[in-house]
Amino acid sequence: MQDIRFIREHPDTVRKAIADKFVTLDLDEVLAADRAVLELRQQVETLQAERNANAKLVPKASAEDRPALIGKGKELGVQLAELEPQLREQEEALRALLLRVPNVPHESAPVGPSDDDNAELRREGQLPSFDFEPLDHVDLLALQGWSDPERVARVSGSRSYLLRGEAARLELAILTFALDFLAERGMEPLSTTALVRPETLTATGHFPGGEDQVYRLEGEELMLAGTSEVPINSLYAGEILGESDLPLAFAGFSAAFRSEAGSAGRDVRGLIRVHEFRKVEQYVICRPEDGMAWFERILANAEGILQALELPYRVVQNSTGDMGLGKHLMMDIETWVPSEEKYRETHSCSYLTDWQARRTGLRFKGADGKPQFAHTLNNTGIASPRILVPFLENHQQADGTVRIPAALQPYLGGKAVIGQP
Ligand SMILES: Nc1ncnc2c1ncn2[C@@H]1O[C@H](COS(=O)(=O)NC(=O)[C@@H](N)CO)[C@@H](O)[C@H]1O
Repeated sequence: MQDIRFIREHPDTVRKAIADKFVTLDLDEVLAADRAVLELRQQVETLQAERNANAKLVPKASAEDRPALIGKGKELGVQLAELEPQLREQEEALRALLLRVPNVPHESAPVGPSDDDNAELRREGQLPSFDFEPLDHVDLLALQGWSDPERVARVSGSRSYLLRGEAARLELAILTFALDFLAERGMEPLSTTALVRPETLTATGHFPGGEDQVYRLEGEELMLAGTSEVPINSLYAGEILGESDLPLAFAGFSAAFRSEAGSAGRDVRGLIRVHEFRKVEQYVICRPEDGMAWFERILANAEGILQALELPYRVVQNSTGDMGLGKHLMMDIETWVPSEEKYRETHSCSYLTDWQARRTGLRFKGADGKPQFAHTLNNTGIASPRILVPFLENHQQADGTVRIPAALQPYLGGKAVIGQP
């Protein structure tokens, strides 16, 4: 959410952000709602001052003057009783509009409506060259008896998954490795819930707009978050932290749930796009001046994990139309999937300046002692089972076994290979 004072002082900058992010929002409507609130608030405050001043006169007034003063106080009270609800209504209308005002994109973001306009920044790692006919991850899992798609579909329907045997251990090994990798780099491990209250999804910016992506529990106000960014972002909601409490940097592990509404027909085969997955999430609350350095750091962390897993990838910068409402700067990491001969998104790194913090009420006391909004960032550490797609396909061997990179071997009992030849 933007600061209303910023919108008043820089309407053209905000108008450009609305246009560049292809957001449907009339900034004039926001500015009109703001003026309506200011006028009403002025009236209410004047009446309140009058009523307070009048109330002070009553005890000192003569017997003959008192009735008139008491009558005036009642009259002022009637006017306030009418205006105060109107003011609250106007303030709610303004807040609903402000929640839809986009963050200003970084000047380096490619301007365009979709991910087709994302810019490739660099590629890392050697693409595999197989001297045998490689399998895709679905066939590899089936070959090794590591999956059971028919049975799990009977239990959970489409976009479900189940890993058996060494593949189940591989998933936990990769998740634990990622958590350790981040903990060794100063991120506090968290094992978090996915059950959240609706306001936490408004706080991150998933709502309004992303309601159809979220599973709700019938008869409960609780919902299932699609990323531990949601519970972690609201952990400190409403608090005023000390400057020395920052940065708060977390490696949050949780299940993640997504309806994938609107993705019908996309990635229906295999592990790329499922309704429930597990993710280790990097989440940072920092001082404004530290934001860009943290963006580089959490991006480098994710690259370090992929390099340790010996997976080839590329880094792209998201376009203004692809980055979404709250992002100031966003880069995706896409990892090579041999069976598709394409890079597929496995990580998404975002810097939201104070846009999320303002919605969440994340503040800290700066050197001047005045509360100010913190800045927030997030990036994927690792998300499974999606990462298993490039992992299994890139590391498959001619005999159908899968090579385990050295960094991961300690997490799999020292094995350098899994699967039966
Ligand atoms: N339906 C899904 N199935 C499997 N993996 C998914 C699914 N949706 C997202 N992911 C994985 O989760 C990663 C992060 O998802 S994201 O929406 O792009 N970004 C976030 O959730 C941010 N909080 C950063 O992690 C994706 O890059 C992908 O690797």
